[in-house]
Amino acid sequence: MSEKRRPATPWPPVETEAPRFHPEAPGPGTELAMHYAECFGCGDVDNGLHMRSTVGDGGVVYSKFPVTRAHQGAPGLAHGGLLACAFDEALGSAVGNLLRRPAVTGKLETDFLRPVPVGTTLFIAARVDGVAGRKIYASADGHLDSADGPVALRARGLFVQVGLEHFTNHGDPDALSKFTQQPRRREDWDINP
Ligand SMILES: CCCCC/C=C\C/C=C\C/C=C\C/C=C\CCCC(=O)SCCNC(=O)CCNC(=O)[C@H](O)C(C)(C)COP(=O)(O)OP(=O)(O)OC[C@H]1O[C@@H](n2cnc3c(N)ncnc32)[C@H](O)[C@@H]1OP(=O)(O)O
Repeated sequence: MSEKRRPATPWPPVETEAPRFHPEAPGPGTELAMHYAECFGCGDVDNGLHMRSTVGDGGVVYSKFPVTRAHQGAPGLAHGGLLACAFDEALGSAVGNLLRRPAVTGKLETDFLRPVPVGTTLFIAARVDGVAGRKIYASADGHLDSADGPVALRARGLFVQVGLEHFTNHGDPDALSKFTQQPRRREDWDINP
Protein backbone atom coordinates (compact mmCIF):
# COMPACT_ATOMS: atom_id res chain seq x y z
CA MET A 1 0.00 0.00 0.00
CA SER A 2 1.33 3.43 -0.87
CA GLU A 3 1.50 6.19 1.73
CA LYS A 4 -2.09 7.21 2.37
CA ARG A 5 -3.32 10.76 2.17
CA ARG A 6 -6.55 12.31 3.34
CA PRO A 7 -8.02 15.73 2.48
CA ALA A 8 -5.89 18.41 4.11
CA THR A 9 -7.80 20.60 6.53
CA PRO A 10 -6.00 23.34 8.44
CA TRP A 11 -4.57 22.22 11.76
CA PRO A 12 -4.81 23.70 14.29
CA PRO A 13 -8.12 25.08 13.00
CA VAL A 14 -7.69 28.42 14.78
CA GLU A 15 -4.76 30.71 15.41
CA THR A 16 -2.68 29.31 18.26
CA GLU A 17 0.41 30.02 20.29
CA ALA A 18 3.27 27.55 20.50
CA PRO A 19 2.89 25.27 23.52
CA ARG A 20 4.91 26.23 26.59
CA PHE A 21 6.11 23.09 28.28
CA HIS A 22 5.95 23.07 32.07
CA PRO A 23 9.37 23.68 33.67
CA GLU A 24 9.01 20.41 35.60
CA ALA A 25 7.69 18.40 32.69
CA PRO A 26 9.42 15.02 32.41
CA GLY A 27 12.40 15.20 30.07
CA PRO A 28 13.38 13.10 27.05
CA GLY A 29 13.89 9.46 27.91
CA THR A 30 11.47 9.47 30.85
CA GLU A 31 9.26 6.40 30.96
CA LEU A 32 5.88 7.59 32.18
CA ALA A 33 4.05 5.63 34.84
CA MET A 34 0.36 4.89 34.41
CA HIS A 35 -1.54 8.03 35.42
CA TYR A 36 -4.30 6.08 37.20
CA ALA A 37 -4.38 2.36 37.99
CA GLU A 38 -7.99 2.01 36.82
CA CYS A 39 -7.48 3.89 33.54
CA PHE A 40 -8.61 1.75 30.60
CA GLY A 41 -5.78 3.15 28.48
CA CYS A 42 -2.76 2.81 30.73
CA GLY A 43 -3.92 1.15 33.96
CA ASP A 44 -3.86 -2.41 35.30
CA VAL A 45 -7.28 -3.19 33.88
CA ASP A 46 -8.28 -6.64 32.59
CA ASN A 47 -8.35 -6.47 28.79
CA GLY A 48 -7.42 -2.78 28.92
CA LEU A 49 -5.03 -1.26 26.42
CA HIS A 50 -2.03 -1.48 28.79
CA MET A 51 -0.35 1.41 27.06
CA ARG A 52 3.09 2.57 28.06
CA SER A 53 4.53 5.95 27.14
CA THR A 54 7.96 7.54 26.97
CA VAL A 55 8.92 11.15 26.47
CA GLY A 56 10.95 11.70 23.32
CA ASP A 57 12.90 14.65 21.97
CA GLY A 58 11.25 17.81 20.70
CA GLY A 59 8.01 17.54 22.63
CA VAL A 60 6.94 14.15 21.31
CA VAL A 61 5.44 11.47 23.57
CA TYR A 62 5.75 7.91 22.28
CA SER A 63 3.14 5.36 23.34
CA LYS A 64 2.74 1.66 22.55
CA PHE A 65 -0.53 -0.23 22.32
CA PRO A 66 -0.12 -4.02 22.08
CA VAL A 67 -3.23 -5.23 20.23
CA THR A 68 -4.61 -8.51 21.59
CA ARG A 69 -7.62 -10.74 20.89
CA ALA A 70 -9.48 -8.82 23.59
CA HIS A 71 -9.39 -5.73 21.34
CA GLN A 72 -11.05 -7.15 18.22
CA GLY A 73 -13.87 -5.67 16.19
CA ALA A 74 -13.76 -7.63 12.94
CA PRO A 75 -12.22 -11.09 13.32
CA GLY A 76 -8.50 -10.69 13.78
CA LEU A 77 -8.56 -6.90 13.56
CA ALA A 78 -8.51 -4.17 16.18
CA HIS A 79 -11.81 -2.44 16.98
CA GLY A 80 -11.88 1.13 15.66
CA GLY A 81 -13.28 2.54 18.89
CA LEU A 82 -10.44 1.04 20.88
CA LEU A 83 -7.93 2.43 18.41
CA ALA A 84 -9.49 5.87 18.93
CA CYS A 85 -9.24 5.23 22.68
CA ALA A 86 -5.52 4.55 22.29
CA PHE A 87 -5.13 7.92 20.60
CA ASP A 88 -7.14 9.68 23.30
CA GLU A 89 -4.73 8.22 25.84
CA ALA A 90 -1.62 9.10 23.82
CA LEU A 91 -2.75 12.66 23.10
CA GLY A 92 -3.92 13.16 26.69
CA SER A 93 -0.59 11.92 27.96
CA ALA A 94 1.27 14.46 25.82
CA VAL A 95 -0.99 17.30 26.99
CA GLY A 96 -1.02 16.28 30.65
CA ASN A 97 2.65 15.52 31.01
CA LEU A 98 4.24 18.21 28.87
CA LEU A 99 1.94 21.13 29.70
CA ARG A 100 0.67 20.02 33.10
CA ARG A 101 -2.55 21.86 32.41
CA PRO A 102 -5.59 19.88 33.59
CA ALA A 103 -7.58 19.23 30.43
CA VAL A 104 -10.20 16.88 29.01
CA THR A 105 -10.89 15.75 25.47
CA GLY A 106 -13.40 18.04 23.76
CA LYS A 107 -13.07 16.60 20.26
CA LEU A 108 -11.20 13.66 18.80
CA GLU A 109 -10.98 12.81 15.12
CA THR A 110 -9.31 9.73 13.77
CA ASP A 111 -8.30 8.75 10.24
CA PHE A 112 -8.14 4.98 9.85
CA LEU A 113 -5.70 4.33 7.01
CA ARG A 114 -4.82 0.66 7.37
CA PRO A 115 -6.23 -2.28 9.32
CA VAL A 116 -4.48 -3.08 12.60
CA PRO A 117 -4.21 -6.86 13.11
CA VAL A 118 -4.29 -8.67 16.44
CA GLY A 119 -0.72 -9.41 17.49
CA THR A 120 0.68 -6.14 16.20
CA THR A 121 1.79 -3.24 18.35
CA LEU A 122 0.74 0.27 17.49
CA PHE A 123 3.54 2.79 17.99
CA ILE A 124 1.96 6.23 18.53
CA ALA A 125 3.89 9.51 18.35
CA ALA A 126 1.91 12.39 19.88
CA ARG A 127 2.67 16.10 20.09
CA VAL A 128 1.03 19.31 21.24
CA ASP A 129 0.58 21.56 18.23
CA GLY A 130 -0.76 24.80 19.65
CA VAL A 131 -2.70 26.52 22.39
CA ALA A 132 -5.49 29.10 22.16
CA GLY A 133 -6.55 30.11 25.67
CA ARG A 134 -8.15 27.03 27.25
CA LYS A 135 -8.04 25.13 23.95
CA ILE A 136 -5.09 22.81 23.44
CA TYR A 137 -4.59 21.14 20.06
CA ALA A 138 -2.66 17.89 19.76
CA SER A 139 -2.09 15.32 17.03
CA ALA A 140 -0.56 11.89 16.61
CA ASP A 141 0.43 9.22 14.10
CA GLY A 142 0.16 5.49 14.76
CA HIS A 143 2.73 3.20 13.13
CA LEU A 144 2.44 -0.55 12.74
CA ASP A 145 4.95 -2.64 14.68
CA SER A 146 7.78 -0.12 14.88
CA ALA A 147 8.29 3.60 15.34
CA ASP A 148 8.95 3.96 11.61
CA GLY A 149 6.50 1.31 10.43
CA PRO A 150 3.67 2.14 8.02
CA VAL A 151 1.20 4.72 9.29
CA ALA A 152 -2.09 2.98 10.14
CA LEU A 153 -3.88 5.90 11.80
CA ARG A 154 -3.69 9.61 12.37
CA ALA A 155 -5.61 11.54 14.99
CA ARG A 156 -6.22 15.12 16.00
CA GLY A 157 -7.65 16.21 19.30
CA LEU A 158 -8.93 19.33 21.00
CA PHE A 159 -8.35 19.28 24.74
CA VAL A 160 -10.06 21.90 26.88
CA GLN A 161 -8.42 23.10 30.07
CA VAL A 162 -10.61 22.64 33.11
CA GLY A 163 -10.31 23.45 36.81
CA LEU A 164 -9.22 20.60 39.06
CA GLU A 165 -12.76 20.58 40.45
CA HIS A 166 -13.85 19.04 37.11
CA PHE A 167 -12.36 15.75 38.35
CA THR A 168 -13.46 16.01 41.98
CA ASN A 169 -16.99 17.31 41.26
CA HIS A 170 -17.91 15.12 38.28
CA GLY A 171 -15.80 12.06 39.11
CA ASP A 172 -14.41 10.70 42.32
CA PRO A 173 -14.10 13.27 45.12
CA ASP A 174 -10.70 11.75 45.92
CA ALA A 175 -9.66 11.89 42.24
CA LEU A 176 -6.47 13.86 42.69
CA SER A 177 -5.08 11.53 45.34
CA LYS A 178 -5.70 8.55 43.04
CA PHE A 179 -3.60 9.77 40.16
CA THR A 180 -0.46 7.70 40.32
CA GLN A 181 1.94 9.93 38.44
CA GLN A 182 2.80 13.60 38.52
CA PRO A 183 1.00 15.94 38.30
CA ARG A 184 -1.15 14.62 41.13
CA ARG A 185 -1.02 17.44 43.63
CA ARG A 186 -2.62 20.85 43.15
CA GLU A 187 0.80 22.53 43.10
CA ASP A 188 2.08 20.28 40.30
CA TRP A 189 -0.26 21.84 37.73
CA ASP A 190 0.00 24.94 35.62
CA ILE A 191 -3.47 26.17 36.45
CA ASN A 192 -3.12 29.84 35.48
CA PRO A 193 -0.77 29.91 32.51
C1 LIG B 1 -8.79 12.53 32.29
C2 LIG B 1 -7.35 12.48 32.57
C3 LIG B 1 -6.81 13.59 33.40
C4 LIG B 1 -5.71 13.04 34.19
C5 LIG B 1 -4.91 14.04 34.92
C6 LIG B 1 -3.92 13.32 35.75
C7 LIG B 1 -2.63 13.26 35.51
C8 LIG B 1 -2.16 13.95 34.32
C9 LIG B 1 -0.94 13.39 33.81
C10 LIG B 1 -0.96 12.83 32.69
C11 LIG B 1 -2.19 12.57 31.94
C12 LIG B 1 -1.93 11.33 31.21
C13 LIG B 1 -2.78 10.76 30.45
C14 LIG B 1 -4.15 11.27 30.17
C15 LIG B 1 -4.77 10.19 29.44
C16 LIG B 1 -5.92 10.19 28.89
C17 LIG B 1 -6.72 11.37 28.73
C18 LIG B 1 -8.12 10.98 28.44
C19 LIG B 1 -8.89 12.25 28.44
C20 LIG B 1 -10.31 11.96 28.43
O1 LIG B 1 -10.77 10.99 27.94
S1 LIG B 1 -11.32 13.13 29.14
C21 LIG B 1 -12.92 12.32 29.04
C22 LIG B 1 -13.71 12.69 27.84
N1 LIG B 1 -14.04 14.07 27.82
C23 LIG B 1 -15.00 14.58 28.60
O2 LIG B 1 -15.59 13.91 29.41
C24 LIG B 1 -15.28 16.05 28.41
C25 LIG B 1 -16.76 16.33 28.61
N2 LIG B 1 -17.02 17.71 28.22
C26 LIG B 1 -16.90 18.72 29.09
O3 LIG B 1 -16.68 18.53 30.28
C27 LIG B 1 -17.08 20.10 28.51
O4 LIG B 1 -17.85 20.10 27.36
C28 LIG B 1 -15.71 20.78 28.25
C29 LIG B 1 -14.91 20.90 29.55
C30 LIG B 1 -14.90 20.02 27.19
C31 LIG B 1 -15.97 22.21 27.71
O5 LIG B 1 -17.00 22.80 28.48
P1 LIG B 1 -16.83 24.24 29.14
O6 LIG B 1 -18.21 24.67 29.54
O7 LIG B 1 -15.79 24.23 30.18
O8 LIG B 1 -16.28 25.18 27.98
P2 LIG B 1 -16.90 25.54 26.54
O9 LIG B 1 -18.04 24.67 26.19
O10 LIG B 1 -17.12 27.03 26.52
O11 LIG B 1 -15.67 25.18 25.57
C32 LIG B 1 -14.43 25.88 25.71
C33 LIG B 1 -13.93 26.15 24.29
O12 LIG B 1 -13.71 24.90 23.65
C34 LIG B 1 -14.50 24.78 22.47
N3 LIG B 1 -14.98 23.42 22.32
C35 LIG B 1 -15.38 22.59 23.33
N4 LIG B 1 -15.76 21.44 22.80
C36 LIG B 1 -15.57 21.52 21.47
C37 LIG B 1 -15.77 20.64 20.39
N5 LIG B 1 -16.26 19.43 20.57
N6 LIG B 1 -15.48 21.06 19.15
C38 LIG B 1 -14.98 22.30 18.94
N7 LIG B 1 -14.75 23.18 19.93
C39 LIG B 1 -15.06 22.80 21.17
C40 LIG B 1 -15.65 25.77 22.69
O13 LIG B 1 -16.19 26.18 21.45
C41 LIG B 1 -14.95 26.88 23.43
O14 LIG B 1 -14.21 27.66 22.49
P3 LIG B 1 -14.20 29.28 22.59
O15 LIG B 1 -13.60 29.59 23.91
O16 LIG B 1 -13.35 29.70 21.44
O17 LIG B 1 -15.62 29.68 22.49
